[in-house]
Amino acid sequence: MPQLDLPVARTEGTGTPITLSRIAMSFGDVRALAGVDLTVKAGSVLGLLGQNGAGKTTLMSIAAGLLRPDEGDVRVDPGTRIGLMPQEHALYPMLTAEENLRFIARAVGLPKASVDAEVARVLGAVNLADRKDQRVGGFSGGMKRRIGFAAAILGGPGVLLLDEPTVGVDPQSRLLLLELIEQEAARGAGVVYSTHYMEEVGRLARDVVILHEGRARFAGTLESLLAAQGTAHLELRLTGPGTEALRAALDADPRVEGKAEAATAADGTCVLRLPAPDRLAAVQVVSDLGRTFDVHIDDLRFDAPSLESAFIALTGSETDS
Ligand SMILES: Nc1ncnc2c1ncn2[C@@H]1O[C@H](COP(=O)(O)OP(=O)(O)OP(=O)(O)O)[C@@H](O)[C@H]1O
Repeated sequence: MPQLDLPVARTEGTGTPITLSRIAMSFGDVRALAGVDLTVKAGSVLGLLGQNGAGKTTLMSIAAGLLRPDEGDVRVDPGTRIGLMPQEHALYPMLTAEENLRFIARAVGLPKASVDAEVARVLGAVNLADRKDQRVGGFSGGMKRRIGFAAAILGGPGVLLLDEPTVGVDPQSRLLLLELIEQEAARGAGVVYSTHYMEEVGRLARDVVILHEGRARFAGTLESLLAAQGTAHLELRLTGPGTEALRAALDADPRVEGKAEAATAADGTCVLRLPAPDRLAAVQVVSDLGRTFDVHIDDLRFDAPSLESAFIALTGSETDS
């Protein structure tokens, strides 16, 4: 990969290249944001989640300087460049991939001398070097997303704002984009990643902000969000006369934290649910005690707190209106 002399590759200041405080924004009668804080940390990914209409794009647009908020402050470390990948393709369909990128490179102020090498670098990164002379209007949706991402990382911005970058892309392109986002964070960029795909946030993000109706319902680490949802459980479906004795033994066993709950499934089998903060330890206890009693384990599954369950707990199970 060519070494480039780029204007700003990472923030040199506080480690928080951009901070938004108490942001409020309305469009006519619609209150899109009602006092939201957002702190972007250098070298890590912040997952921005929310139902349709929660205010994510509005917040991204304010962070990118495209919209001026009605209230609140946006503080950007001096010298920090911001790369934005908007939800809608901001590309010229009649221009080739390379022409689009060259145009954007100049528009964002990359030094003339570095444009050729930088455009070649980002085209290679998104695996489209061999398509550089084709018009973007003829690209597939996934290729347009990859070019959009290439445009956002031109010049190695200190902050990277990605608004649903993997919508409509195939699994190969999705994996490539996720790897590239990890690389961007690893080189020091502060990344804001807006998406409806929880597993992507689970993979990438250290911090999470969940917006709901223009307010942050949660802001903190992904770890603390999951921890607040309670512990994982092990569910066992059991048959055999020793089921009740096994439950009593599990309750009495010091290795089990808390009580095992018993319920009867529709088919009459017993379902035992026991706290399992350590999965392996829980399986070990069940395996030890299961040998002692006349029971058969028909099925076994873990029920762990997930980002999706946390999201629904915080934003409700209703679809947006
Ligand atoms: N230019 C605009 N004019 C009028 N209303 C707007 C405008 N932009 C956003 N809104 C409204 O502001 C609210 C927040 O919209 P926003 O696009 O920020 O949500 P979002 O979380 O990005 O949604 P999605 O997940 O669907 O992209 C919505 O009610 C939306 O209709």
